[in-house]
Amino acid sequence: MNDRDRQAITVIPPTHPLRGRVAPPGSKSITNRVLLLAALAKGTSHLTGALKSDDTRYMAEALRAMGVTIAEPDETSFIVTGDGRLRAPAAPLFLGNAGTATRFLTAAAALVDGQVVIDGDAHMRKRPIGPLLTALRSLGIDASSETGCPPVTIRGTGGFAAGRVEIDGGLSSQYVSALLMMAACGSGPVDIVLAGDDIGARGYIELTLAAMAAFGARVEQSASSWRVAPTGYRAVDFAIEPDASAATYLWAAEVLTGGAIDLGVPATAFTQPDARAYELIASFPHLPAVIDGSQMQDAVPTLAVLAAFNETPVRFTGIANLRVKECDRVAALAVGLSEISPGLGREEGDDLLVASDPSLAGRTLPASIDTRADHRMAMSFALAGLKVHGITILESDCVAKTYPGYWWALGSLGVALEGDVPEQA
Ligand SMILES: O=C(O)C1=C[C@@H](OP(=O)(O)O)[C@@H](O)[C@H](O)C1
Ligand SMILES: C=C(OP(=O)(O)O)C(=O)O
Repeated sequence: MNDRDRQAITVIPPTHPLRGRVAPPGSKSITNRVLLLAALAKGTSHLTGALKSDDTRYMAEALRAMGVTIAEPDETSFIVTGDGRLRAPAAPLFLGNAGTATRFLTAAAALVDGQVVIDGDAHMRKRPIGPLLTALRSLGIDASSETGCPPVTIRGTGGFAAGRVEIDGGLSSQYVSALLMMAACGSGPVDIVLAGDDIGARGYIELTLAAMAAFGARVEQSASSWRVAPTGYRAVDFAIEPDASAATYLWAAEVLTGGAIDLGVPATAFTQPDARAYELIASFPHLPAVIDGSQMQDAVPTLAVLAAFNETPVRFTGIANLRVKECDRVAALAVGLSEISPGLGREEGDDLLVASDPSLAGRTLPASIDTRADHRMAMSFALAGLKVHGITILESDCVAKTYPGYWWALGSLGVALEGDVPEQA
């Protein structure tokens, strides 16, 4: 069996609208921010509502390897005890394909007195980190990588001088978030200044600033720079909101089947960028002709699969950096959609054009979706399986990156799944 054909799940279109209650897991973005901030604080922080998935496990394991005590009293909590310092780990930190953990820890490693090597899986080894390393070097930190991607080596001296750092966040806003979070642990104020293209999703910077403020940081913000005071962090108790990107699959499943799924939280309660997708999803089958995905990037795969069943075609713009996520999502979406029906998805430059064909619903169109081990490909193409017979998701276990319970969530709503469906824990 070809590796990508493993763990195949075929989704059987339900004959009824999906109804029921499914709570999405905790936010990946917030969990990995507050795990790091709690680890950098002196004292014990209780984090509740957390996501437990591959990405957050890699973060927690890496922090443990740097001397932080992290207890896990239940399925959604972490108790983090730090002494305000991170120590050099005995071995390289392996972070899978967790972009947040990799970028945030690369900057935080500059606070360590000693060497930290940060590595990831084959996918992560293709995801650029050069701009962050250049920014760290400008602060006098020895940070290098042979390829501009992980593995990276940081040789810290336990701190860094105050100063001004320019960062190009065009490829990833995570570089800016990473610098912001480590900057509060310097010996003086740090000015972080945006260089080059604007950041894709500004909302992730807001998320970072909100988490930092909760842990006692002080940041002055202007249009394209931030001044971070050297406050360090204080331990706090923090309740993590549910994951907005995970919520998009449930919102889409609801409108695709004309059902009613109670997420236990209103769309307006989310502070994460992908919650902006709610209004668009609610407008189905009248999605607009052009969707700028730049401020809700992780929701684009959900919206693109939804667009296939829209009444009119949809062009997705502002999504160039989807090419450097877990896979090249612009290409993967175009190929996957066209696997269902030739020409359904097409690339034009960095835009994605979805042809849209409501008459696809109810037809049998056997398609094996190559997820490229990308959780968002698996979760979004499963939505096509709610409407079309014959949709098979390959490497379906990749959902463990951010939503390990995804297949059970669909099952609990009455969706029949065939193939390598994991047993519920
Ligand atoms: O800061 C964050 O938590 C994230 C930022 C976004 O990535 P980029 O900043 O790389 O676009 C997003 O795609 C990712 O899933 C989470
Ligand atoms: C891009 C994503 O993740 P990350 O960058 O955190 O690996 C994602 O979850 O869609």
